[in-house]
Amino acid sequence: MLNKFARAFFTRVFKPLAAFLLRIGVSPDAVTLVGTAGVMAGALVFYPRGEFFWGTVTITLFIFSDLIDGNMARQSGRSSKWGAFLDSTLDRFADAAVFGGLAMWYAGKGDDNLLCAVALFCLASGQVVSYIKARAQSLGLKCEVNGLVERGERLVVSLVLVGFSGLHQFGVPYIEWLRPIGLWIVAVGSAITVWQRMAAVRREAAEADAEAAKANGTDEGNDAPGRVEEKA
Ligand SMILES: CCCCCCCC/C=C\CCCCCCCC(=O)OC[C@H](COP(=O)(O)O[C@@H]1[C@H](O)[C@H](OP(=O)(O)O)[C@@H](O)[C@H](O)[C@H]1O)OC(=O)CCCCCCC/C=C\CCCCCCCC
Ligand SMILES: Nc1ccn([C@@H]2O[C@H](COP(=O)(O)O)[C@@H](O)[C@H]2O)c(=O)n1
Ligand SMILES: [Mg+2]
Ligand SMILES: [Mg+2]
Repeated sequence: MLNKFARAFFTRVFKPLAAFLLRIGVSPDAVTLVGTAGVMAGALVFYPRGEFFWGTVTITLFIFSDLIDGNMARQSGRSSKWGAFLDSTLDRFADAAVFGGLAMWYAGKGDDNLLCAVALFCLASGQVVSYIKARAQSLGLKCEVNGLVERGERLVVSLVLVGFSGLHQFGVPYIEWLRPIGLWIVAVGSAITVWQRMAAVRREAAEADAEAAKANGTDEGNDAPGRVEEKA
């Protein structure tokens, strides 16, 4: 949903910065790489030590590079398959670092096995949400349902709630409760999204198999000779 509604806004906001970076000779790939490194450093240096405010500030400074790189590629007419692949692949590293950093806190000084497991579930389910779409598309399906919690939602919910929970370090009382609330929201939302995307792909796969069977004049479905399948 955020991807649909916020993207146009951020495209306008970041257009001048993207144009400036292109003018001084920075490439979209460099922005993708530096942005990911910054997000990972922010998450893995600060979160395991319980510095949630400064960790989130650092991550937030770098995370917008993910909207700037594509903006630069489109403005310069240099959108490429490699760029799309690099962008999506590095997104997975950045997401893993955010939830991995939180899991490391709970496995260490935060000392909470349940929340460590919830953070690991957020990490894994977020990767699965993205994998479902990528795998469906590699099979020629569309995975037309994006679901409840896409990457934008995962990041906004976790960064806002984890970031504000960090104000506890500066004496704000009770606010540390926002962090587990954020993790539980992302965990439940991601589980629902996995289910929504799998159901959509199941439906699309059944339709595609039925069409292939019809085209081959057989109703053997999955075993129809004309079935296009890619071995994983
Ligand atoms: C005291 C400060 C208070 C500040 C409060 C701020 C509140 C801000 C509230 C809202 C900000 C809204 C920002 C919304 C931006 C969302 C834009 C968006 O949706 O971008 C989507 C984009 C998706 O990336 P890609 O298309 O490049 O990637 C694809 C995606 O990953 C797919 O994944 P899937 O959806 O399938 O899981 C993959 O399938 C595909 O492979 C891949 O290509 O996401 C981004 O570009 C990431 C940018 C997200 C921006 C996060 C903004 C963080 C906002 C707030 C942080 C607030 C911090 C508060 C600090 C508080 C400290 C006290
Ligand atoms: N290094 C890059 C990064 C991105 N692209 C292109 O932008 C698309 C992603 O746009 P975002 O606004 O989500 O960043 C991606 O699919 C590529 O077409 C690129 O070429 N090089
Ligand atoms: Mg990007
Ligand atoms: Mg991206």
